[in-house]
Amino acid sequence: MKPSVGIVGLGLIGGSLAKAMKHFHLTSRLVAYDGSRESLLQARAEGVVDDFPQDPSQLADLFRGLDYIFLCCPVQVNLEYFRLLQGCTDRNTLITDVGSTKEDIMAAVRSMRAQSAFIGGHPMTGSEKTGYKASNPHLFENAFYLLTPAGLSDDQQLQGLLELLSSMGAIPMVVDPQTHDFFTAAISHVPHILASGLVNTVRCLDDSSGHMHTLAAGGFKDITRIASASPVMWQQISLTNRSSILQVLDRLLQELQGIRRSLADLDAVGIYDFFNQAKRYRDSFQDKGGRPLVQTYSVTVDVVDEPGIIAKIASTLSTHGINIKNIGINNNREDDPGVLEIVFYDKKSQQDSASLLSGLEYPVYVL
Ligand SMILES: NC(=O)C1=CN([C@@H]2O[C@H](COP(=O)(O)OP(=O)(O)OC[C@H]3O[C@@H](n4cnc5c(N)ncnc54)[C@H](O)[C@@H]3O)[C@@H](O)[C@H]2O)C=CC1
Ligand SMILES: O=C(O)C(=O)Cc1ccc(O)cc1
Repeated sequence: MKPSVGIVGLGLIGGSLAKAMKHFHLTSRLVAYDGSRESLLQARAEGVVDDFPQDPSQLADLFRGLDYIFLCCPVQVNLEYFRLLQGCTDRNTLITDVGSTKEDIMAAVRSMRAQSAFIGGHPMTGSEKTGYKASNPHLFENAFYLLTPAGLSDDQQLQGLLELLSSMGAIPMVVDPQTHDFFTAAISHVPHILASGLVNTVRCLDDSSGHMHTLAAGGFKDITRIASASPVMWQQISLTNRSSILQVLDRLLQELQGIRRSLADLDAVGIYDFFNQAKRYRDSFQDKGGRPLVQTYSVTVDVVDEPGIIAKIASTLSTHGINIKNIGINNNREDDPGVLEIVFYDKKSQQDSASLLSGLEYPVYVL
C-alpha cells in the first residue's frame, strides 16, 4: 500500500517533493498547505496535490492520520507547524522536515515529548530560487539527503523514509545533528554569508553610475549567485546554527587575515601558497566526483551553445540505442572543459557515446 503524504510549505523544496512523489507515483494521496493560496491552486490544477485546506483552521483535520508529513517552510516556521500538527497525530504518523539546520529542531522536538514520530531531514540540493513556480520533480535525483533520526522514530519508520527518498532518486545518509550543523556551516552557511558579504561590499564601493554593477563578470556572478536566495530563509538558518557558524566564520576570518598580511608584507610566497592550496583542494572536488559514494558515468562535450544542439546530440545517441539519464548545459567554462554534460546509466553507454561523439566534430571529455 502506498503511503499518504502531507506537505506544509509548497515552495521550492516542498513543491519539488510533491512533484517528485507524483512523478514517481509514490503516494496514495497527497495533501498540502501553504500560506500562498495561489501555489496551492496551481498545484491542484496541475494534479500535483489532491487536496488542500480552505483555511488554516482546517489544516489539522486534513492532515490527521497521514503516514508522512513533510515540513518545508523556513526552519523556525517548521517548528511551529510541528507543534501544531503533533497534537493531531500519533506515533503512526512520521513527521519530517527539510530545514537546513538540525540541532535546534531536534532539541525542540525532543523536549516537547511529542506524540508523533520525527526524523530530521535536509536535502543537499536546491537553488537561490524560491516558491512553487521554481520547483522541479527531478531536484532530488543523485542528491544527498541527510537524515537525523536521533531516536525519535522506530527502525521501520526510518526504513520507510529511506525507501521513499530513494524512490525519488535521492541518496539518503544518516548523520547526527551536531555533525550535520558543523558540516553545513562550513560548506553552505558560511559560504552564503561570504557571498552576501561580497555583494554588499560592491554595493557600498560602487560609484554613483553603477559601473561595478555593469562590469561585474562571470567570476563575481558565479561566486555570488546564492546571495539572491530568500533573506527570511537565511535569517532563520543563521539564527538556528549560531555556534557552528561563528566557529567556521572565525576560521574564515583567520584565512582572510592571513592573505591580508601576506599582501601588506609583499610576501609573494605567502600569496602564491594561499591561491595554490585552494586550487589544489578545489580541483580535487571535480563536482561530479564530489560524490564519492556514487558512481556516475558522464561525458562533457565541448559544443557551441546554439539552439537545437542538445536535441541533435540526444537524437544521435538515441539512434544508437544509448539511453541518457541526465543532460544539462554547464554555463561555467572556468570549471569544466565543455558546456554540455551528459550522464548515463552505465559505463558502456559512457564509453560508446564518447567514441560516437568524438567521431563527429565534438571534443569529448570522459570524467
Ligand atoms: N532553497 C534551498 O535550496 C534549500 C532549502 N532548504 C530548506 O527548505 C525549507 C524551505 O525552503 P525553500 O523551499 O527553498 O523556500 P521557499 O521560499 O521556496 O518555500 C517556502 C514556502 O513556505 C511557505 N511559508 C512560509 N511561511 C509560511 C507559514 N507561516 N505558513 C504557511 N506557509 C508558509 C511559503 O509561502 C513558501 O511557499 C527551508 O527550511 C530551507 O532551509 C533545504 C535545502 C535546500
Ligand atoms: O543554490 C545552491 O547552490 C545551494 O546550495 C542551495 C541550498 C541552500 C540551502 C541548503 O540547505 C542546501 C542547498
